[in-house]
Amino acid sequence: MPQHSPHELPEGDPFGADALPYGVFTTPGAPDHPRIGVRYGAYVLDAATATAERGSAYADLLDQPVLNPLMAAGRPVWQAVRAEIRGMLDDGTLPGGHAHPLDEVTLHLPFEVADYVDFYASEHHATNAGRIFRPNGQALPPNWKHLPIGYHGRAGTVVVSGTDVVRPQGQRKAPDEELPSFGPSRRLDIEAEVGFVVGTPAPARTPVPLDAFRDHVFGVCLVNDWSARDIQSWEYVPLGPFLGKSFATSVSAWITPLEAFDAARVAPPARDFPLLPYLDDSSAPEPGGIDIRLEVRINGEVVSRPPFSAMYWTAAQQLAHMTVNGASLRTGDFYASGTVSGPESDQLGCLLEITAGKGPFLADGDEVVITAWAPGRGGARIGLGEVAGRVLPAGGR
Ligand SMILES: O=C(O)/C=C/C(=O)CC(=O)CC(=O)O
Ligand SMILES: [Ca+2]
Ligand SMILES: [Mg+2]
Repeated sequence: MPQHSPHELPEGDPFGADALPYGVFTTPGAPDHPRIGVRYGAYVLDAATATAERGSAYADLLDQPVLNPLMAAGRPVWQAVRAEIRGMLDDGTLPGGHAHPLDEVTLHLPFEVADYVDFYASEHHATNAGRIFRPNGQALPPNWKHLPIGYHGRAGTVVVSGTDVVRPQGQRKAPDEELPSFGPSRRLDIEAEVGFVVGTPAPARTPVPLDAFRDHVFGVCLVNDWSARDIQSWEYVPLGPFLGKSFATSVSAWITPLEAFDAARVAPPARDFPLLPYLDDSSAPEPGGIDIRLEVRINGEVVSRPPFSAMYWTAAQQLAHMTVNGASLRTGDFYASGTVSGPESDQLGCLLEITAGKGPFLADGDEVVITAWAPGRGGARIGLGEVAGRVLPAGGR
């Protein structure tokens, strides 16, 4: 049981009134009634019942098993709902009985995933991975600094934090083996990433310009893009990642509104080439980077602290690129940044890089937990929660 009441936030708690991430939860008393909650300290505020009791116009949007209807309602509604919830916390008018201790609820996948795209936006990661996968080639491909490279992932296997991940099976062929064999992956890895969840859709042939990013992106989450390196390295030429990554992608249970990161905006790294106009953010009114500090733990031990501020490509550029060909955007579209790695040896976002391609990779039973926070106003922290998962042995159910 948390020690404090919902109104007394402990000093320095990263889930204060400037964070207020959304999730979907159930209580043991009502397991068939998933609904939207907002994290505050070590509590989940029942946004559905609290707003209903106040006769709020948004109560129906919040009494939903997924965030998608709220996400589709658009930015003015996102702002109004956030203001209403902050108001309840600020003036102490949160109706009683609507806060549940976090450890007494079950958290669910918070949104229905439409399409899922994974980018490759860290220059450090792309360089390191390039050297390991393609030792005889160029570390960075020639297009890398001209467009944010990505691939379409598998939306149906996105799972919420806490879901066990069964070791995938597939074709593997090490460079020194003549023929492929079938079996459990021997090089199962993690990728620490930051994800962006689309709220407002866009029709076909209406590319989303850089300055419309805030109108479309509802919020931010943590991602672990589990990767079977042996399956991946054999299958990926020439069409890119496929079964080596599609077995599971874990996301945090909390989606933090984009606006919570206003105090964490930072300039992205200097660009080495002038960018085509649809990607050129050199005169953008606000810096496109976000200072999110990740921490990766395996079995409780910190193995890395990757800095999201070091990413070459921004989330706004990724969205602009994803729609520039005329592709439409749907509520629930979800895109991940790509592995977050920084320049230092303790800032690498996957075991492939941490172990220079040699391993060890994940063992059965290993538990991976990725957490993160960003600077908020006045020295406060904005918590992103965690994305956690345990590796189970390959095989049947
Ligand atoms: O360099 C490669 O061939 C592959 C790299 C990755 O596996 C990374 C990927 O999924 C994109 C990313 O997370 O940055
Ligand atoms: Ca990835
Ligand atoms: Mg994945």
